[in-house]
Amino acid sequence: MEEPKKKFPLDAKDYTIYEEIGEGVSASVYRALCVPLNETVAIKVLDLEKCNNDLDGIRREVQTMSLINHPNLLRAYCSFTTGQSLWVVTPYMAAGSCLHIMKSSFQEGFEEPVIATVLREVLKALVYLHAHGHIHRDVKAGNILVDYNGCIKLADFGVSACMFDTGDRQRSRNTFVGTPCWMAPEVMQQLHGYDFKADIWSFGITALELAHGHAPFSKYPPMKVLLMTLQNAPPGLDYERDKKFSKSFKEMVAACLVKDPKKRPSSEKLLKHPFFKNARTTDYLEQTILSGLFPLADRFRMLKEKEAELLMQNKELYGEKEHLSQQEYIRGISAWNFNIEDLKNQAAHIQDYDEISNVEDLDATSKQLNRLNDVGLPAERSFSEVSDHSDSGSHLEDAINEIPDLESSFAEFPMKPLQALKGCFDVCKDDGGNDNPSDNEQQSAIKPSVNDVDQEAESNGAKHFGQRNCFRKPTTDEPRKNLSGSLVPDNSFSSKKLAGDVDRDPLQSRFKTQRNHSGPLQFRQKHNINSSSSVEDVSEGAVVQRKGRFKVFSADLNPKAPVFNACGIPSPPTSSVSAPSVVPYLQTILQHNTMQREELLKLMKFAEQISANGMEYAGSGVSEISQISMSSPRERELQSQVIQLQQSIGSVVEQLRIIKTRNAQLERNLSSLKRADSIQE
Ligand SMILES: Nc1ncnc2c1ncn2[C@@H]1O[C@H](COP(=O)(O)OP(=O)(O)OP(=O)(O)O)[C@@H](O)[C@H]1O
Repeated sequence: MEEPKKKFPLDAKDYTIYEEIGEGVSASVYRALCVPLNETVAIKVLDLEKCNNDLDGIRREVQTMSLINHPNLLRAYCSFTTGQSLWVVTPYMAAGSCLHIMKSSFQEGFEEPVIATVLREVLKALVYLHAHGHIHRDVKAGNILVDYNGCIKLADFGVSACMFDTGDRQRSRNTFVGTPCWMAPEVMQQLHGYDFKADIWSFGITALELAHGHAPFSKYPPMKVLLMTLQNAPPGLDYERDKKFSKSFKEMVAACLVKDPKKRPSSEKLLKHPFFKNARTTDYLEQTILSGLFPLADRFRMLKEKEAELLMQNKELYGEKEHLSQQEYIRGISAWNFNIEDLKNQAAHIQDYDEISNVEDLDATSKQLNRLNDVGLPAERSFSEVSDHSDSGSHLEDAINEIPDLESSFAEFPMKPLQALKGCFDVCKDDGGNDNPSDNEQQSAIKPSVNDVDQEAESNGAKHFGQRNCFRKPTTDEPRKNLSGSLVPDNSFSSKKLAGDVDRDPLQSRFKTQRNHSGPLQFRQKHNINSSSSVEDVSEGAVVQRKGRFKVFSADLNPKAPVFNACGIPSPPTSSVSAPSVVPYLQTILQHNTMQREELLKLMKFAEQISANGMEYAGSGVSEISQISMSSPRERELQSQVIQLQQSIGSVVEQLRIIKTRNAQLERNLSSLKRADSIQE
């Protein structure tokens, strides 16, 4: 059904601005009243000074937005400039975005019929857009808006695409979650361009977001997300973890999340997928996910407070320097434009969760991870703090230098996406860390002034927190000021204020997990290990011997293959050597070599963690440890463990050296045998 065509005034004076209901990278969104039409609207306020685009370019985009005519797309009623801001007037979607609904009440995601219902509406919008030659480019739960009656509209078309290519976005305040999680691999790579199939990928990611309460990889910094999207198998619904979801849902997601865009279905085809037979009418959403929600502005304010609280906690725990990177992390960097320097900085913090390669390691660190996660620190950052010690002994450093660095594969890999991103996204030179003082100025610059009505609303705010069901159809003869508080000054989100604000306590307990960290790191890693094992199983043949994580396959059962000695190191061949017989021998040695390296890394990591305690007493030298008088038996025990570990590391390094020498010798033998063979032939 078409929305009624009314003539909305183009003068700011004709609008009464109420409270803030949303915040994006480049804009703040307010509930407002269009006075002459007596209609509640949403106004998105973009600060043009923050955008390098010319005004005409932005205007053109907004015009496109106003030409959109589909019930599932948020169209612009009108737009105009006032001062340095552009105001885009749109229908007010009383329940806010699906992301906000999940953050407040469905942290673990929605039930399948809800997901099917929401996604079918979104897909209808995409069919319309694609048929008209548009790519949305920013499909995600944060852009799926829900009205008081369950009506769904996809937002952020046009303006987002335009605005996202402009500068200074990273300096603006950001939404709670915003990483390249939704971005299709071909968009990241920018090798052959991309088309509307990029929206299908984002749609698949959004389906997972609605199912779990967060997008896959959402806890990782943007650079890591890029790497994981490009390197890993596509994410999907897991057979074990997602038992509650139907086969058709899993298949639908899998169809969208195919790396090759050509193999993804079109939006039109996808709409015919059996999964969407589960979809209900939108009033089903009103009964299921909307009943009992707090007013949008209250939810928005509470989420902001929670975000500020989280940042504050981390600041207290980790100090100013760490706090800044945490702040960047928690705020995230939005999907379609991110700053290369930001990414590099974040990449510098990523180091070791890929190295945690077996269950024992995970167990050893899980306590520390859990402890840190309790205060909301992202898991991978927590781990790097746990393991980031630089005081290995010199012989160990030598050994490390010889071992192919696991990080190097990571360090090399980003070059391609980074270069690609430089071409595609905004690259800002200024990456000054702190935005706090200027943010306030910027914020006040773009915010419309708060009128008297809002101040009154603020004073009423607390008592209206108790109103649970806010989704009656908005009446047009009164502003909805009494449903929610007013604009909250930026500096009001302090932990101090929270502590003193007794009225909010019961509400805040509902938001305990608003930064959703479900889908724990430990699980994923264990899972990955399993899945990588299964890949090996199919590709390499039957396993006949296990060495920890390592496996010897049936191909190794060659009479001429090496025999393992007591230490698990292959003994040299005793009979005459021929080129073909040496090959499996070499393979086995190489395998062992790898295994030893992994063991060595594990041991070193473990030793570093333990010695971190000891270093408080012993400074940097392990040899000094024994000279320090330890106050408790536990400390003494730990110190002796450290020493033992250092000794075993020393012997492992020695073994490694021997194997390497032997390896080199064998390689030389092999090449001379090959030469001899070819001469004979
Ligand atoms: N018409 C509306 N009615 C209700 N809420 C809205 C409306 N428009 C936007 N919002 C809220 O404001 C938030 C930010 O708006 P929007 O996505 O348009 O800004 P943005 O700068 O483009 O953000 P981002 O870059 O994060 O996508 C939305 O996620 C939503 O919660």
